[in-house]
Amino acid sequence: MSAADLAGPADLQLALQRLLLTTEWNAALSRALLCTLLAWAVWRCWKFTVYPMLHPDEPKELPYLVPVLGHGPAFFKDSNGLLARARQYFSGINEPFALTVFGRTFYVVTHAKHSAEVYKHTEALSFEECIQTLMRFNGSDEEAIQRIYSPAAIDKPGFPNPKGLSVGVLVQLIHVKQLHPGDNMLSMQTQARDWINRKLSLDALAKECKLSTSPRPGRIEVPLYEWTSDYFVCLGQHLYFGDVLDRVDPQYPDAYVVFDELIWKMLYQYPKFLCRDLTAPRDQMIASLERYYQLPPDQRRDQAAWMINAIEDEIRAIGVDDANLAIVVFHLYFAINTNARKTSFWMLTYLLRNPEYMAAFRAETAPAFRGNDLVDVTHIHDPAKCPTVDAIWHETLRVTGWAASVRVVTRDVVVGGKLMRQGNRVMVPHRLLHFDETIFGKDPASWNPRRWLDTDAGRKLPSSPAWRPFGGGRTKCSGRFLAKYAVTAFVATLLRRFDIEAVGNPPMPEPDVGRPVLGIISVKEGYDYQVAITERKDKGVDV
Ligand code: HEM
Repeated sequence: MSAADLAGPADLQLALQRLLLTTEWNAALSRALLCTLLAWAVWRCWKFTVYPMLHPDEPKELPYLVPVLGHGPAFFKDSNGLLARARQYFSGINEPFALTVFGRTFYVVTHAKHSAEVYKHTEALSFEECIQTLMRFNGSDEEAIQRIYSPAAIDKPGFPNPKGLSVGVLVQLIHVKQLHPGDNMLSMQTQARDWINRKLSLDALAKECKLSTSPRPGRIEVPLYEWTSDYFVCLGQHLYFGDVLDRVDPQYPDAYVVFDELIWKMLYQYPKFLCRDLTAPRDQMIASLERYYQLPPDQRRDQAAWMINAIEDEIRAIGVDDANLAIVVFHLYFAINTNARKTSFWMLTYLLRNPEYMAAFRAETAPAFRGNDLVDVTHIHDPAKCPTVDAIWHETLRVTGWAASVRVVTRDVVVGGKLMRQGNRVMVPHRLLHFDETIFGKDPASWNPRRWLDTDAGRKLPSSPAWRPFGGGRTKCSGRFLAKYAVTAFVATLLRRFDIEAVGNPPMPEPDVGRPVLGIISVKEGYDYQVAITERKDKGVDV
């Protein structure tokens, strides 16, 4: 008998055993798969068929396949794309719907009428809860948050508080007193005007702007997005802190721009170890603000805006320390700075591609100047005197406003006829409202200021509930007047003094649609472009 003959039955036995084992495995695997499939089918049937039938009063949910993920991946990739698809899916029903993102439920409100209801329910739909979430993310301690958001005494000294509101809510009212039309706002406008007059010259650009190059005398080139970012952050910082914060930390505006481009990680609440690139500049800025508040008052307060001092007084009076005060004020820093820098970029980008509007902008704003200096702070702001500028402002915000108002549901509430459950979030995506053809007319994706000018309906659009670049209700952006003034005054002065053109033939910059923002969309990396700025040759219309 050969060795092969001897091995034969043993091999056969082994092979049989393996086959058996494999068959058992396969059977077990098939059973597991079948059970999973069955469980999945039951879950899906319950979630998207039975539950909605039992609870017709709740918003219908956009179906998804994987329970833990929900629409998470699609939301992260392009939230506005997902929302547009969802609206299309529910197009027949004209009511709020629900989306699940990594286990968290958002109720999405896409109709202007229902969005007005969201802004009215200030108690049940809380903005303050959202701010507190940001404060925690940025390092505020619980005790400080409790102090800031507990009702304060009616008869306390300082900012009047007849309704016994919390200091957190008083901060919103202090903003309004500083930033709504009135003496405080006028003094800020004048300060902004003087700063722009001083800082917008070829000399100042060559000396102070590290981004500028000068290929020949009388011509400066800058990357537009980086430049408007740097310029507006420095302006915002100057309006709030004078030159003092700059002396404490000369790198503050640079750190801010790095932080601001990554702000989506904060909005998505990234775990710390995944967002060191965001937390490093943030920690630097908060530490610098703390050092600012440790300076003796006589070395900083007379240069600061009224509001910055008033907020400091309120926060200190309730026993909050410098570190937590710095975090509160850090949030005010990004409120003033995150959007104006981007709006000026997009506005100039559209004007460069639409020379007829650039000419109209120059002509309408000319009476605000004496020589090359901006003197009149009211003219540019006035829609009756500058209707095209006004329409350009509205249209630029309409197409680039990419934010959503988000509120936490603090108790069950009905919006748009649907019950919204405590603990979930409500979202009003501004972009979907702004791209509603039935309100803003044909071809909503194109930049066309005439839609605000040509018809009666168009001229009424600024008061439409579908027009929401600044959110709405009690927390509607208090900086909207200053934002319009600063952006249009900057563009007007630039156009008054200089010719500006794109270098080469850059493509239309693409918006960075995948990343959420607090207002205006960012530019996709790699789409910034150079512009050349030269002394103006043709002063025909305005001398
Ligand atoms: C084009 C520029 C701007 C846009 C598009 C914009 C947009 C917004 C949006 C969408 C909100 C949230 C409102 C809500 O959800 O109800 C907001 C809030 C706010 N914005 Fe603006 N903003 C701009 C400029 C500014 C400026 C220049 C300042 C300050 C000078 C500012 C200060 C604030 C403040 C303080 C809040 C919070 C309101 C509160 O707590 O009551 N914003 N802004």
